[in-house]
Amino acid sequence: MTTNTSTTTTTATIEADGLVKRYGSTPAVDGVTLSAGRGIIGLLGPNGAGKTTLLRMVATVLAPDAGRLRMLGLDPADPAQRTDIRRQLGYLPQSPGLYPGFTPFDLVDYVAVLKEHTDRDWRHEESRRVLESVGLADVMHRKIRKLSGGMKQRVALAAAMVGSPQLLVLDEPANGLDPDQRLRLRSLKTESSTVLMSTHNISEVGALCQSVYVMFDGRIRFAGTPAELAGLAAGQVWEDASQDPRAIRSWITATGAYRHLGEPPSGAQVVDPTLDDGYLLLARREQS
Ligand SMILES: Nc1ncnc2c1ncn2[C@@H]1O[C@H](COP(=O)(O)OP(=O)(O)OP(=O)(O)O)[C@@H](O)[C@H]1O
Repeated sequence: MTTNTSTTTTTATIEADGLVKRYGSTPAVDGVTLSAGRGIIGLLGPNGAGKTTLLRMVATVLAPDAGRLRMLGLDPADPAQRTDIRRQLGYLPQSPGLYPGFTPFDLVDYVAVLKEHTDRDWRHEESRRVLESVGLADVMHRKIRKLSGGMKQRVALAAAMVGSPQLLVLDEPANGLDPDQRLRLRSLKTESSTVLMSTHNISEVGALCQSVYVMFDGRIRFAGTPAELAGLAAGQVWEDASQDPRAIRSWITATGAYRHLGEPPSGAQVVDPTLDDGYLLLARREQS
């Protein structure tokens, strides 16, 4: 299945063709083909769909078992080109391991050193900039072990962003963030031309992303804009005061009405679909 996001450049930042990664005999990523250009790209999918495995390959942490992968026009299978990719890439892993005895400032500065930024003054200024941008100005010289979970997540995010890499790969960046910080994440300014981020928060995709991929069972099953994902459920969402057994999915909303997905019965009050509706309909189709 060939999928292309609606992106704005002709040169793709990430190109994958028939990408496969197996753990034992089980494929975690099972023939992913995609071409992603500039912008913020969301990656959705249920637990175990293969999102983290795909992101780890794009971040050059994991080598594919089969298929072709290129980032920024470079081949990660070639050691010299892989180093070049890493110089231009920032990665926030799903469970970032942070040195607890470091301060956020020390850690971000250390990551900048690893990325070969040799000018100490520039590095320090840049470390302060990214830490301030994630709201950690006040605690940047406190030991990481003394920070809350959400603060640690933001330290890892700042480390990924240091040096404004061209390609930013974020695995559930809003994980553990409070509502205020989630909102802050939405307005975070990044110089990176391509951001690929996995999330379970569909509204984040609507707020942040220009394009979205949805994975099920190691495969990309949808590629398009958030509006196109919502549009999958056009004409297939209705609301009623009581639960309709003809719906393929239904749930009670905050107003007390039931929202239904499926073929609406005649006379049903059809409503505009949301991103959640589009995703849930897709998930339902994949399950059946
Ligand atoms: N190191 C590993 N060893 C064996 N199996 C693994 C390993 N990592 C992942 N898997 C398996 O690969 C599949 C895909 O996992 P992955 O973590 O990529 O999914 P995910 O979409 O990121 O899930 P989640 O939303 O729960 O983070 C799952 O079946 C998982 O159990």
